[in-house]
Amino acid sequence: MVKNISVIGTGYLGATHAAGMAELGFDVLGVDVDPEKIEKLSRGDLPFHEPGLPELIRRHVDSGRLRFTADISEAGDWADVHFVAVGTPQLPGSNGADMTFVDAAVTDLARVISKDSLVVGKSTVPVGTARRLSRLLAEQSRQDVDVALAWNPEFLREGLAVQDTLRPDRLVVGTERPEDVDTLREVYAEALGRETPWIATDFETAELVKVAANAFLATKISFINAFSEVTETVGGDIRTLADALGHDTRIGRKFLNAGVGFGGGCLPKDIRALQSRVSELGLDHTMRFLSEMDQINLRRRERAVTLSEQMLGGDLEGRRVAVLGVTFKPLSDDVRDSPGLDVANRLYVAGAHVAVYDPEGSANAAKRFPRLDYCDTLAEAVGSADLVVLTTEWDEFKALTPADLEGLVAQRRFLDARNVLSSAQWKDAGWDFAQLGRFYEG
Ligand SMILES: NC(=O)c1ccc[n+]([C@@H]2O[C@H](COP(=O)([O-])OP(=O)(O)OC[C@H]3O[C@@H](n4cnc5c(N)ncnc54)[C@H](O)[C@@H]3O)[C@@H](O)[C@H]2O)c1
Ligand SMILES: O=c1ccn([C@@H]2O[C@H](COP(=O)(O)OP(=O)(O)O[C@H]3O[C@H](CO)[C@@H](O)[C@H](O)[C@H]3O)[C@@H](O)[C@H]2O)c(=O)[nH]1
Repeated sequence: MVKNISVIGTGYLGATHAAGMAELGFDVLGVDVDPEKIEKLSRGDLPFHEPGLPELIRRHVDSGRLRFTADISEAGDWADVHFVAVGTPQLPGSNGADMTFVDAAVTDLARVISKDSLVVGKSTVPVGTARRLSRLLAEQSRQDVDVALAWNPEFLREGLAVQDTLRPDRLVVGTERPEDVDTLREVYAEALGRETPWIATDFETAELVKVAANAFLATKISFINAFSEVTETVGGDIRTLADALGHDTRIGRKFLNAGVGFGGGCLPKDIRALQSRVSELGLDHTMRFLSEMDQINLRRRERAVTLSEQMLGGDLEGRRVAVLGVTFKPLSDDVRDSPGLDVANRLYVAGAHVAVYDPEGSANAAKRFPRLDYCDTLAEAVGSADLVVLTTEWDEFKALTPADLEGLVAQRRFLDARNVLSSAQWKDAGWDFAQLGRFYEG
């Protein structure tokens, strides 16, 4: 019977998963090598922004059902199931995923496990990893305990992580033994009771479902953004095009929002890692289209900068630009590979004075690009601006009207790089207004 669960790695994924498991009624131990994170989580504080998660963590820390430690050996003789949720970031100077954290976590577990248990990988990994780690676990763990590996990829979205954890669209588990499927059915019994689709398969399929899903989502976004390049040249309305496409139920409207493109700690690095992995397998050509998707995506950031420059008469030097939004998406403080932050930095490098406002992301952004001018309020950021650029569609930016900025900006110039405002409203109020995906008259 599964009673105690450990979660190795308590970042965006692991902290959410740990709290989710506690909510399902298990006793949970979160383990991380970062003592600062552990100290905060142990107090019931969240080291990052995720709606609904602080309440969940605090409740279960207070009840004693959820604990955190920096000492993985505490999990060894205690947990029945160990989830591995450590990072797999892009390797510097290569497209491949850095597997050192996953390898270290599984090696550490093998060293400390002293009771029969199941190790379950949740991190996003190159296909073939689970089979390799299963061997590693068998070789390095004690011979008198029964330890096996399973792979259970995670599909949660930041900003919606709690609901995605508690009510997933589907559950995928890759195993080598039928009894490990039963163990995972027990862990996810509540979701299964709600008839959540359950896919029990082999390691390779489980690993590939994850990267295929992200590759598909990235492709959908780049697909509409490729059409943005066309409508920017010949005219046409990219939003109407997306709506009309989306009515075809075979296509669907989701992930067809044209703008400055995708970023974050997942989509960009996952499509690169997939290309790298298939190359290793001698299938270089198979995923070559993903390189094109990556390029289309990165060109959107460049376009936001060149359009800003065009709007400012061809020169950014000394001009004051307000950038609204530096997180890679709303409802998160995550600035990993953020299009908005990248655009802000490029504007700065081109000579502009860049004032940034983001409801949650400034502290993380300032660690990466300390020389941007981070403001506490939107009014402060847009004060005396020659151009305002909206790069992340936070609700408060989506609700902006020309009247809100009247009297604050130096020049009425606005670039909506997420396509969320009404162009007619801003143009009627006398603004020089542009959107990515639309022809700009100048
Ligand atoms: N963030 C998401 O929304 C999301 C969703 C699905 C899947 N994933 C995947 O989950 C994995 C984790 O992503 P993340 O965004 O949570 O990363 P993260 O960087 O926020 O968290 C990773 C954590 O692992 C810890 N860690 C590293 N090595 C460790 C070790 N040996 N033992 C214990 N802890 C260790 C780090 O200190 C860090 O706190 C990645 O593979 C990612 O692709 C992430
Ligand atoms: O129509 C759209 C939809 C999204 N985006 C951008 O795409 C990026 C990724 O968005 P989203 O997928 O919502 O965020 P993540 O939290 O990174 O989630 C993705 O990556 C996770 C980690 O692998 C997976 O678990 C999720 O299923 C997958 O959606 C963000 O920069 C968005 O602004 C667009 O530009 N247009």
